[in-house]
Amino acid sequence: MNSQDELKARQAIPAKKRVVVKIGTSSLTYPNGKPNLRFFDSMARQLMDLQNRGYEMVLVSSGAIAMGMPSLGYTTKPKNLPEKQACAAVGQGTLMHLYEKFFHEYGGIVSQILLTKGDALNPKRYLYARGCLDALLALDAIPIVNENDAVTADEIKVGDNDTLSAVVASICEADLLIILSDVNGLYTDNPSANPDAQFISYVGEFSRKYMDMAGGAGTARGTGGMQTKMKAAEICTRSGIDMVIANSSIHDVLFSIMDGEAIGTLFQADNVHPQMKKRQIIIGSAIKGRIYVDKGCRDAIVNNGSSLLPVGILRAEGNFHVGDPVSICYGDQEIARGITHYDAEDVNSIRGCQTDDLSERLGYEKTYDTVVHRNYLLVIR
Ligand SMILES: Nc1ncnc2c1ncn2[C@@H]1O[C@H](COP(=O)(O)OP(=O)(O)O)[C@@H](O)[C@H]1O
Ligand SMILES: N[C@@H](CCC(=O)OP(=O)(O)O)C(=O)O
Repeated sequence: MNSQDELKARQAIPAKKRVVVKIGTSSLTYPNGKPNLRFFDSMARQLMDLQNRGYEMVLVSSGAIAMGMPSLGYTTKPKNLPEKQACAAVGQGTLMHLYEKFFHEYGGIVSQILLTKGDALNPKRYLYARGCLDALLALDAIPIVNENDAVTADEIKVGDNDTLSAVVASICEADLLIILSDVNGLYTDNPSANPDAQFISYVGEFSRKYMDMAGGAGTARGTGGMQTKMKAAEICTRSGIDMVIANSSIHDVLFSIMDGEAIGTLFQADNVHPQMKKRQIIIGSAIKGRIYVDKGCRDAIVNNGSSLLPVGILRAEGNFHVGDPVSICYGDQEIARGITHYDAEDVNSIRGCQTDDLSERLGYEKTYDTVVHRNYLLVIR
């Protein structure tokens, strides 16, 4: 370890709970484009064992385009979009088939989530993605996330899975993101081009200078190289999430990282108040309406960190819809902001209502017991 700060940060890793692991194409495939089955097996074994130990594991996996290429007769990545999409459409199935097979061996359940940029930017879709990830983790299924390459083009794509993994880590409020690649971590310069490049094991405070050290992809199979990994580091550290970049070829690399060993480059998260993670979503969007609550509800939210339940609601104002940011008010005071699970019209029809009566009052099967869940609620006063 290089410093006391690094030692402290590494020692804190075993106590983390929710961990996102990102695997790049360069690790999943051999240079000839065929799948590295030994690596698939090793990942399934490590992820399942960590889940058995009590960690909540999310996998962000690249590889759809590369997996689809051989079946469609490509030896190099096609340049035009529809052909790339066709490879992804074929390869995503192959990828999931392989994961299913290997995870099954270790008693795991896998699930597929395909996202696009819109899912991270649109509060409603963000909410649905978060809800699904939470549900899968609570049910001990491993979410395997990729970009929905088959139906997206550049303008609606995150574009690379390093950034996508940081977005996923932020959506599910992970404690740690591990990016596995074909390189040991961050060097002062691209080590495949500059033999004098120095390895950096710990970044205590992320800044632009690390962006400037990063170069592009090492192989034709990779996307973005170290540049996109630094973009991911920026998103993570600002969102209060630690990040490690490590070499996927190290034996039992995930176990070593989770045991706090000095493997790869560790980017220490900024000291972000937990509420700040929500603040980015909630404060960043324009408020679409107001929900007025009674004193009991106000006290539960402000003093006990409770969710907003229909029973404490007096009325809703404004024309807001599911997923919109709303202001929660007691009298003329704004006490909190949050993302609503119900439209304004529905909130008015269920105000004062007990949880058991919600479906009857709504006239349809209730989607949530809460109008604003505490995970999406930021207390202001
Ligand atoms: N400063 C740097 N430090 C480490 N690797 C770098 C740096 N700049 C560029 N790279 C390149 O980034 C590559 C890893 O990214 P990439 O090829 O996209 O792989 P993956 O498919 O795992 O995401 C390394 O193999 C290396 O060639
Ligand atoms: N979504 C694409 C991968 C994009 C990407 O960032 O690739 P990589 O640099 O290998 O992590 C796919 O599944 O082929």
